[in-house]
Amino acid sequence: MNTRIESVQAMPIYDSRGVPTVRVRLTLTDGTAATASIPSGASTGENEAVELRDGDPNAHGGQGVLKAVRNVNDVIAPAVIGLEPWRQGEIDSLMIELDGTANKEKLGANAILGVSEAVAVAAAKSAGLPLYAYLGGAGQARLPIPMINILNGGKHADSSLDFQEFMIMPVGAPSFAEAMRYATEIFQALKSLLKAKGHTTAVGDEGGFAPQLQSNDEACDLIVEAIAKAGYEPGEDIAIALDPAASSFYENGVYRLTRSGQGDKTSSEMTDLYRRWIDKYPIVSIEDGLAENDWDGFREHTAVLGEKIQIVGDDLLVTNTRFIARAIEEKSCNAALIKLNQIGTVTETVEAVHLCRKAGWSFVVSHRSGETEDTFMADFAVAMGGGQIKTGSVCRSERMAKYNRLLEIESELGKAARFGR
Ligand SMILES: C=C(OP(=O)(O)O)C(=O)O
Ligand SMILES: [Mg+2]
Repeated sequence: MNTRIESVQAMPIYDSRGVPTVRVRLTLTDGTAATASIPSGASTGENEAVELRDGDPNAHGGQGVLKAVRNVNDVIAPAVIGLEPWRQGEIDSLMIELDGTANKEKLGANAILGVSEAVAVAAAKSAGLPLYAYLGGAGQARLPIPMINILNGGKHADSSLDFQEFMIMPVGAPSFAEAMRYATEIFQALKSLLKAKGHTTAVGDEGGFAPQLQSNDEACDLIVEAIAKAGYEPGEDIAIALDPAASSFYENGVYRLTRSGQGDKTSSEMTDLYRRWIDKYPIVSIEDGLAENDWDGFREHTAVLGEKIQIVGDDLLVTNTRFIARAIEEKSCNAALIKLNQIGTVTETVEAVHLCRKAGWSFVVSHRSGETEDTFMADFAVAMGGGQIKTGSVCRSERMAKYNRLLEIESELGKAARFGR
């Protein structure tokens, strides 16, 4: 128990879009070494903790992270060196105090989370525990059903799709390994369908295909066709989950479905479109179906759809207990997307998960569109035990790193492995 943090050092690395991001390396006095690499979003919520960049933080791409790296090396490291690594809550509180702002804009959520995760990884290693066991304690471990992204649009691809993510969920699979088999077979079936129909099989930022289709509806039609082509039953074996990321096409109070040519819609008309889709397609979850500031719209949206499907808040909630509490009170959603870098410490992310549980909400642990090979979030998802993860497609290694880590955890747990919601 006398092990202490010995060194903390950050460096710039590159994410899956070739944009600089932060990696932190931390060592303990017992010789343990750990690293954490921080991802980066493109369709970011305006209330997210600040990802500190050297240039304009709103200009995505090409902006350095040297300020965040310096903040780790010059400000955070001297404050945490000498502390015991298992004191996660105290270390996270200390960094929040050092920053002193409501949204971590001084030191940067990328700097703070890098240290927060590296501390947890080191503490787990030093204790001789797998990360998921260290983070989750006794009895919670549960392998998640993956939401696997197979068609990309919005800010993640210049396809014809207004909606950012069309995902499949192997809800009928008996294990995580089987879920991956179902999903990869459907991904290959979709690829051959797209080819046969003369579409490109190029992929977007999260590895889903990015074709030029006639409409957003055609995307759902193609997915249902691919599920059947691979030999699965739509709705039974495989369901559909959507992340329209509607903040990205909301302008002056109107939802503009310009790419697909489906015109302008009010929030009620968007909810009505989803209602018709739910009747037509096996959709079980919609994330950010409306925009982040459309709180009134979300109340109606959840009143109309929330009995039938999971309504997930991402940009609306930004993994922040303040917004989650408001949404619980106003019945704006019935689930939260959980992204560690939206809030910026491991402790605050766990608090967001606890609040969801207390309200009887479900939650989905999520990657970002700009990712690294880091697999922290896979262990985190198992530890939190919510039974759902969203980490992209099955053809890009920064996404596969998470899926492959989950396969490893399932095999390590053997008969003790629990799977799904
Ligand atoms: C993963 C997402 O995208 P990004 O990381 O670009 O916010 C999302 O919107 O859920
Ligand atoms: Mg989202």
